[in-house]
Amino acid sequence: MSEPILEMTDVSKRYRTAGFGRGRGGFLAVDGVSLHVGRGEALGLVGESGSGKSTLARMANGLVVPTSGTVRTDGRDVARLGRRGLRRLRRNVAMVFQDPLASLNPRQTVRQTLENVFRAHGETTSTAELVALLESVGLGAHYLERYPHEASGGQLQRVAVARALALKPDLIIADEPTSALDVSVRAQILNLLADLQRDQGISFLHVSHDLAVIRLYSDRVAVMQRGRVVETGPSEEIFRSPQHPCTRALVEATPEAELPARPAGALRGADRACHDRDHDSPNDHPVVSRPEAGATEY
Ligand SMILES: Nc1ncnc2c1ncn2[C@@H]1O[C@H](COP(=O)(O)OP(=O)(O)OP(=O)(O)O)[C@@H](O)[C@H]1O
Repeated sequence: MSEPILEMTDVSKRYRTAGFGRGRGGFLAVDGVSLHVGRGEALGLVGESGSGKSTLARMANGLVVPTSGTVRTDGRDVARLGRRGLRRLRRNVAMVFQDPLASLNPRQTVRQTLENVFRAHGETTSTAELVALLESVGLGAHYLERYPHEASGGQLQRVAVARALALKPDLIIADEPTSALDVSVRAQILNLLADLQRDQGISFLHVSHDLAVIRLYSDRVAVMQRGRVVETGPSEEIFRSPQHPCTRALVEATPEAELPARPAGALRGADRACHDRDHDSPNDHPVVSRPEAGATEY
């Protein structure tokens, strides 16, 4: 198996901010997490609100600096990157955020938004290239001259995906990319991301609190609870036989239509298993890790 596009080893993040439930040492938002994303793979990161998903995702592309541990993208240690290395990291690892309206400059047309991405990396682009970029996310050429307020949420998220694709990244980190959108357009955006993975071989780290979404659009799943990854494995297997109480609680919370049959009452009492508590308290259930069939464990 080739080197993973993203490899995180024993990564922790302690925020120094004081506040409710936060000791003098700050708050341990991510606690010794190791995971990897293989080339062309979609890894789903799922967990309750506050479990540390976004912090982990932001450490993956250098937006948040880990307190300890190692993050490697494309085989390179992010902590050791100089300015040029960081620029290359930004090219190779793109992000799509939750709220497209908040992530796009309201004073810039779509053309300006996309041109700025190329300019920031010392490149020029043509209208034909921009049109091709928009077409790759299912938008017509006329969107180039539109401002964010002239487009719907779904169209804006397509623009945000086009912006992420502009520099041909190897990995896209999508942090709750559909949770700010109408239910009717969520599947369209998720299908777009799945098409990009299939057709362009782009790897994905897909962050969501919704296991139904993760199940449909990820090859593998990592479940987070209180800053730790408590279970990993292939999506279908995680769904079919969740082992950790937190995973069971998430499966239980997923709409019935999405669930395979399972023994009645088997999951009773698991509903609170995932709820956020003080991250510094020890987890009382062993981590569940299933090796992928025929794959090397990193
Ligand atoms: N910049 C920060 N300073 C201090 N604490 C932070 C900061 N960012 C996040 N946190 C805290 O770290 C914990 C994990 O936050 P994070 O956003 O990573 O979780 P999450 O699983 O993505 O949650 P959500 O789904 O609600 O976004 C939370 O308790 C949050 O309040």
